[in-house]
Amino acid sequence: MDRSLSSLPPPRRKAMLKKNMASRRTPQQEAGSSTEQTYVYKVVLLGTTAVGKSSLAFRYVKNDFRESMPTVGCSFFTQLVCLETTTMKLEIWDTAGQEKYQSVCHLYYRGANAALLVYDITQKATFARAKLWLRELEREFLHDEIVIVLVGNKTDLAAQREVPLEEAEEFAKSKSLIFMETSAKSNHRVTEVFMAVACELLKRERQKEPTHQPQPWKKSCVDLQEPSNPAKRCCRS
Ligand SMILES: Nc1nc2c(ncn2[C@@H]2O[C@H](COP(=O)(O)OP(=O)(O)OP(=O)(O)O)[C@@H](O)[C@H]2O)c(=O)[nH]1
Repeated sequence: MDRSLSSLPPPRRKAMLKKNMASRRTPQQEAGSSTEQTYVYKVVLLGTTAVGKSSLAFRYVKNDFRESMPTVGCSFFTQLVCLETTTMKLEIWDTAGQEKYQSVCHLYYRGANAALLVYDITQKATFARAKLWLRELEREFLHDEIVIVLVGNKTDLAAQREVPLEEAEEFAKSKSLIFMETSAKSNHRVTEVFMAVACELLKRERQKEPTHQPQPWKKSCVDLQEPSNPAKRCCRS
């Protein structure tokens, strides 16, 4: 979002933002030449350095885990997800968590449709930082303009846990956030996080349609309790 919009009163700001926030439609859609719908969404990963943002993105897109170097500026991934007749292209922006990049971070989440606020369950300070990220997003976006997921990563290190599951759950509930714990290393619920984002984005998209009819959502959305099997659920780009 243009930072200058922050000073506008909410109704005005909302109108200005509508243009920015609407998911982009593909040429097929613009021309109305296809019954299939394709949407492009910007999904940004935010969080302190070393919480595992790059590892989550890498696990989701490449289904792999590597020891990674700190991100410089921002990395970029894309992933196609198919839900019913809709194809969604997720543009995943993996921001650098190091303090020295914080002053430019707002440039990366500008125009985002979804944000993953990632913390490390073994580092309490990273949870506190995720809460600060939320405050920043609350200042930049109106409530229904962005899907926000609180992600507690590194569940494979549960023995060193510093952030209780219940505390994070409570916080997420109080702020109406989607909440999940993951492990990029052991591939625990990584796909589910991104699928939850995709389902929520599509649900909101459908609600925006003027002729919206209730959809059988349960058929298209994944059961988030099931173990990961990305290949069964979505198209890989
Ligand atoms: N045990 C464990 N280690 C992880 C997990 N995810 C990431 N790591 C490790 O944590 C370290 C940091 O991971 P990154 O993915 O680079 O973290 P980041 O948040 O992208 O860091 P910045 O780029 O500096 O913002 C690396 O050594 C990873 O291997 C996980 O789920 N479990």
